[in-house]
Amino acid sequence: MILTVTLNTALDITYRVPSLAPHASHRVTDVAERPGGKGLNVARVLAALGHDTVVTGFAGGPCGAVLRDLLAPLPPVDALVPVAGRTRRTVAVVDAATGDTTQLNEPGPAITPEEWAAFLTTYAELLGGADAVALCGSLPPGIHVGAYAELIRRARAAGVPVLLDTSGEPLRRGIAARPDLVKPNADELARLTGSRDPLRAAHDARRRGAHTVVASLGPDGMLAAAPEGLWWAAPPATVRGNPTGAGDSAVAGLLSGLVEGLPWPQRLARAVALSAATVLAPAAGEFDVSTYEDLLPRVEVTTQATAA
Ligand SMILES: O=P(O)(O)OC[C@@]1(O)O[C@H](CO)[C@@H](O)[C@@H]1O
Repeated sequence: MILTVTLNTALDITYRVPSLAPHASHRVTDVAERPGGKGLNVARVLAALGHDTVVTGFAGGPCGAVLRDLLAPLPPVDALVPVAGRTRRTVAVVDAATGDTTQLNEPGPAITPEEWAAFLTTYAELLGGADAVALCGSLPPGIHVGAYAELIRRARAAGVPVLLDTSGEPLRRGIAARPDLVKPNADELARLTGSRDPLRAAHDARRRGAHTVVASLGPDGMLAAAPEGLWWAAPPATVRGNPTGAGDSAVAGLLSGLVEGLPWPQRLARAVALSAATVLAPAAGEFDVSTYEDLLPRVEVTTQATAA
């Protein structure tokens, strides 16, 4: 079983408007609602790849109830911890004229020390049956900034490989707790290390404690810096669409590859193909299996000469 943790789950709302303009009023032509937050997207993609998945984190209030209702018929098993606060909404506005997406993320509910303690109990129980765990997304108010570092230490103590996908200070502290894998995007990596050169920044992130770093570089694909070597994987062509959730699909590709023991070039190719297929799908965290299968053999993976 693969466990994903989303401390700040969200009811993801996608609006489509003919053309988005500041200061204007807009008629929304399509509305989609999905159970979201990064770890939930990761779990849905993992399930589509045939892996047993369990999702945990927090859910509460009216949006939390809708989220759990939407999650109920889907394969990921719901092990979310109830909270008194209200699960947030995130809104992605897709401009039909340009295809661009504007994202608005609410902060999320305040979590109490008692709710955090209840979560830690659930997490310890779930780790007992997990082959790998992914820690995904922002922290809700009330959760201490070193929370991911704490969860990484617990996963390592339980012998469960752990992947971290977050940003800012939680990423910086999390890396120092020595996760097996981190998957920052170019901006997150630059903020962490001060370097916009992905290769240099990935080496720096490894020196800070990450065993392996996979940087997602948008249209330039992905770079993996691992103890075994360095690889670069590029999509067959630039894909245009809704990038929301593309990074989560990449995480699912990397985690499934880890659990299946795939060699790094295949893991990266899977992550890049899933990510591109997600950009091409209209809603976050969704992909068309035949688009993915078509892209996969066309991802180009090159080995870089220098070992990481
Ligand atoms: O605020 P966070 O936790 O960083 O990101 C939340 C979020 O924007 O990320 C996903 C796409 O990756 C969406 O499903 C979700 O709403």
